[in-house]
Amino acid sequence: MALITKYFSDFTDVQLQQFSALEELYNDWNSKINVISRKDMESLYEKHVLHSLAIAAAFEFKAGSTIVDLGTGGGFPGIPLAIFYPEVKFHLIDSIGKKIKVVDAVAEGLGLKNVSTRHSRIEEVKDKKFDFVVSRAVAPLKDLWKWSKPLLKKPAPNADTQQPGLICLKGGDLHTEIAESGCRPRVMEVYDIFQEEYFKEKFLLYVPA
Ligand SMILES: C[S@@+](CC[C@H](N)C(=O)[O-])C[C@H]1O[C@@H](n2cnc3c(N)ncnc32)[C@H](O)[C@@H]1O
Repeated sequence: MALITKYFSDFTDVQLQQFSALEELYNDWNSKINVISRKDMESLYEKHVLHSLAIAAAFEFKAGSTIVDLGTGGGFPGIPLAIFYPEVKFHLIDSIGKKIKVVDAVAEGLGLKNVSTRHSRIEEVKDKKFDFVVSRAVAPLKDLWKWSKPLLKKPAPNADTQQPGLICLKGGDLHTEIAESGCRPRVMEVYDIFQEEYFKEKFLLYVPA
C-alpha cells in the first residue's frame, strides 16, 4: 500500500480505504477461486495494483468517459483504475466466468459504483462504444487492435482531450509483435514511471483510433 502512496497523493479517505481493502478481498477470493498466483499475491500492490496504475500515471481519463478492460482476469488493470477514477465508467470483460465472479465480488466489496462486468469474449460485444480500451497480458497487439478498433468512439476533430484508443500493458521484446500488428503505437517504458526493478522491460503501448 505504501508503494501506491509513494507515487500518488491526493486520494480521498474512501480511495485509500479501497486500495488497502484490496489485499484482504483478493486473499479471501483467491483462496476460493484461484485468479492470482500465490507468488504474485505476495506482491499484489507492486505487480498488480501499481502496474495497473501506470495507465493512470500516463493518461488522464475525463469524468464521464467510458473504458473497457479487455480480458480483465481478476480485475487488472480495471479495478485499480476504477478506484483511481471514481467519475469514469469501467466495463470489465473476460471470457472466463469464474474470473468475472471474483471481479464482481471485489467491486461489490469495495463499493465501486463505476464498475460493470460482462462474461463474454470481447468479439461478441457489438452494442457499445468506448473512449479507451485498456488491457494487460491478454493477446498479441495485432489481435488486441483488431478487437479494439470497432469498439472505439470516433476521435473528435480538434478535441483538446486525448484521442480514443487502445492502451495496453505488455512485457519483453515487442519488436516482432509491433511489426506484425500493422499499427504504430506510442511506446512508454513503465520503469520510467515507477522505479521498481519489476517494471524493467515492461511497456505501456498506446494506439490512437
Ligand atoms: C493472462 S490473463 C490476464 C488477466 C488480467 N488482464 C491481468 O493482467 O491480470 C488473460 C485473460 O484474458 C482473457 N481473454 C483472452 N482472450 C479474450 C477475449 N477474446 N475476450 C475476453 N477475454 C479474453 C482470458 O480469459 C484471461 O482471463
